Amino acid sequence: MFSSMINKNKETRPTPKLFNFYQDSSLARMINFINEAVIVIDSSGVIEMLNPMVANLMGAQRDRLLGHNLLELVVDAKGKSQTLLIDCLEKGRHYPISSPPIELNLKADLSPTISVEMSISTLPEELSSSNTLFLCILRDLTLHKAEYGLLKQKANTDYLTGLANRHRFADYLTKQWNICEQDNLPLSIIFIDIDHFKNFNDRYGHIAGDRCLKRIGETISLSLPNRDTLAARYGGEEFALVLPQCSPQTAQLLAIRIKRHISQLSTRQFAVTKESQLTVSMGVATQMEGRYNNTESLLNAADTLLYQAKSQGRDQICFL
Ligand SMILES: Nc1nc2c(ncn2[C@@H]2O[C@H](COP(=O)(O)OP(=O)(O)OP(=O)(O)O)[C@@H](O)[C@H]2O)c(=O)[nH]1
Repeated sequence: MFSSMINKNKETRPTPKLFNFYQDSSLARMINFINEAVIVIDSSGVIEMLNPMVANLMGAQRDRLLGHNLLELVVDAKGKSQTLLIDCLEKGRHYPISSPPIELNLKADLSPTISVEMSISTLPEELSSSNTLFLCILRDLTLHKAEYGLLKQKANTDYLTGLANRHRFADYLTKQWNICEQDNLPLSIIFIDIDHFKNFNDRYGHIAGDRCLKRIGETISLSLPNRDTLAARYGGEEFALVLPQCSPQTAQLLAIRIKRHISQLSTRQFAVTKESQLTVSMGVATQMEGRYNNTESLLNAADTLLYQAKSQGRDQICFL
């Protein structure tokens, strides 16, 4: 009878489970409840623990990430991010750290690359194992970056024509001015203003006027010689071009070409009679051999030439 009881006890008694720091410690249990993506790494970057939020974020299974080195998941061909992370962990070997957020691109297996912001803090000794451990909190920046890109694009673009707006024009001109000054290269500006556009609006209405501005913007865009040239809507019915490394002769030839294309567009799409044909006036100025002191005087010169073209009867190009 006793022997059967002993046997019975033997059968039902569970085998004692060994304490596993990486699964059973209060730290391991706690990170599973934190509503942030949390990774625990050792001082060489090996992932010792991670919570389900990380697996979700990375689009990879938790078990496949455990034991991986975080550095191998970092995507940066130049290696800057990896160096930053290594430096941070190296410091953490000597004294407790709490890093400001580091921006990283991470990729696990076949999942897409994600953009994250990660802060790293040394875990206190009582929460660590025999090694120094670091708690990394990851925040997804993918959506934030996409939204930022979209907002930046909107902030630089003219809504009606899709060309650069005046703000982008000014930034780009300053940048190219500095580059051309440094290398002693010419830089040209073309101003284009539609003649008697008020009459067009009065005659055909503002919606037709908008359509016309759009078509002219497209025509200017399609006439650009290279990717360095920037076309912008400068004002209501005024457009402006920045032409880096462009001599006065090349700028004049381009102005003639754009004028011809706009005239062909007008005949095809807008002109009902010869009198209603849309024309443009243009001013072309070039910075070379230190002719102008700054971007403002270059713009003033192009503007003065444009108004010279207007006052001389419109439908023409003026240049120095
Ligand atoms: N449809 C439309 N019209 C615009 C827009 N922006 C400015 N305009 C019009 O452009 C016209 C500009 O008139 P003005 O400055 O007198 O110039 P203009 O009639 O072109 O005459 P000149 O420039 O002297 O040849 C005005 O009628 C504005 O309403 C726009 O976004 N859409």
